Amino acid sequence: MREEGLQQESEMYPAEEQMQLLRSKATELLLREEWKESIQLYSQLIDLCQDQISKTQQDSNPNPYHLSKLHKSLCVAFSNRAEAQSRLQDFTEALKDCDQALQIEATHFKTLLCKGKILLSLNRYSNALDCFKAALFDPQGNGNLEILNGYLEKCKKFEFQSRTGSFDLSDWVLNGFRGKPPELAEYIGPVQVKRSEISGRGLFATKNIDAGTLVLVTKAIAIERGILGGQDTGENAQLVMWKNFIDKVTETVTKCQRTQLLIDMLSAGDNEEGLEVPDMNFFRPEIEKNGCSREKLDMDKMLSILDVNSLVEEAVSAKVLGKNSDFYGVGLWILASFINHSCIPNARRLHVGDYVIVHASRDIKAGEEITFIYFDTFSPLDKREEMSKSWGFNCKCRRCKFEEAVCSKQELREIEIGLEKGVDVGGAVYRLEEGMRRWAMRGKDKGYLRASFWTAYSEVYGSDRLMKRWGRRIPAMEAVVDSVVEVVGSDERVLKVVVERLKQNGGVGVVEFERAMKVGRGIYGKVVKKQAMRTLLELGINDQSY
Ligand SMILES: C[S@@+](CC[C@H](N)C(=O)[O-])C[C@H]1O[C@@H](n2cnc3c(N)ncnc32)[C@H](O)[C@@H]1O
Repeated sequence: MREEGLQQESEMYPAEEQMQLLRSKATELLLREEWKESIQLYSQLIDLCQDQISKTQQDSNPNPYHLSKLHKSLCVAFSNRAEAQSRLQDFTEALKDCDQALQIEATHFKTLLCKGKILLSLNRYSNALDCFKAALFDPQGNGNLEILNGYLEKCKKFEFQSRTGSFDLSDWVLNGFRGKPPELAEYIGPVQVKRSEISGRGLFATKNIDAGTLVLVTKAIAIERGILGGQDTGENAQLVMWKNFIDKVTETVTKCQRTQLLIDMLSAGDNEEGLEVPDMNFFRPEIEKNGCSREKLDMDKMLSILDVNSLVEEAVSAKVLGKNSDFYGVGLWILASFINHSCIPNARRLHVGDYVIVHASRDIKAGEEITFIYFDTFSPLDKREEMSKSWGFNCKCRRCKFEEAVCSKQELREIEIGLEKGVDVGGAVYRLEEGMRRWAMRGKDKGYLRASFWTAYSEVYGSDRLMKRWGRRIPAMEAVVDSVVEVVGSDERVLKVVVERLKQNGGVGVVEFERAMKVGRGIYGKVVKKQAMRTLLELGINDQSY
């Protein structure tokens, strides 16, 4: 109503006055953060300006001063409409308006700042950097140099991170995780989505990747956190969280077509073999997508996609940095959704704020599939089969196949049943080691079984009493740790045993310290320097959840 009134009011005035009126009203709305309303008025102002420009250009002797004033008004109107559109997260329209404004005035400070901020939030760092650098040339920017320099620094840091994969969270860790978790750049390492022998598509290394090296860093499309463990501990809290999460994903999909296209690529659980293998450029934010419009994602399909691909922050396969409460989150991270499960994984995930960082938990060879665990694999085959079933698949990794073959051994079953019944764990570990010797098992196979019975091993290595009794009859802790880490990668529970032993020895021993650092790198990746890694190792050992 108010806009209609204004239009009628403005039509009574000559064009010049109408423009002045629209300009001041639109600016007022912009300052009041009434984005939608200001967009309407700026649209009217843009039409009027364009109309006046074409009329003036048709004059036989156009006044250059008048024409330049009109162009200036048009540039500012496009720029302000872009600002309002970006506040409503309509980045596509906002970028179009920025480009219109910049065609009129290539170094228009406000527009370059607005465009740079949009590109930064779309993770197009080098394009954003170009905008901020160009803005330095506009004398209008002098009063805003501090803001501009802030963006320039942030952009340079993100551009470097996304190009090199070098992330350093040491300061945050050493500061006791105070303040908000750091913002991180999107990073895609030497990986590629390809057809997988495990199921459907998977993520593969295109180069050799050392343990601890980052594979990818990506922000959640949506994440929902709730405090579980308070009064409302049951299913109710989980259901509310799940519903809120679905609402958040739906809202993001409605606002951003690129996100919809990305989600649409994910597996809904069935017929994975028939799914398309996306080109890696599809995931690179800096490569503009031609907005090919697909049909709206239907809700049933989206629910299945979320069911298959959502990750829980607190899963045993993950590590959450900086967590200081009982927060428990569920989220969707696109590229990480292409990673299949294996009980002999070579990667792990680390959660920092809304980001997931996936890194190699042991050395990965070029061409190898990258896998992490969906559920706890430090347990015997039958437990893993149950967990795999609840995920809707049947794991057929090398370790599962091997254990399937040996689980027919009566002795192995007896050891497992004995442990469940609470027999002497030292005796059970001794029997298992003896059995593996008699069955002439190779190194890797030994590592598989040791991982499956890790709870028993760690109890023995962690107890003076048991070590006195069994220590000389079972292999040294270090040999068992190395064989387990070699096949299933690093894990907190292994680290805990290693660090505890290191502490018992007064923290001395270069080899022991290096072993602890190696296992730590496998868990946390190369995101911190040595001093901060020591802090993480300390935190890990004090973690009561293991
Ligand atoms: C997050 S998706 C992984 C990517 C998926 N393969 C694709 O093509 O998009 C999870 C789904 O992959 C399949 N999957 C993952 N790990 C598997 C495994 N070890 N064995 C069999 N299927 C697996 C299951 O269908 C599971 O529901």
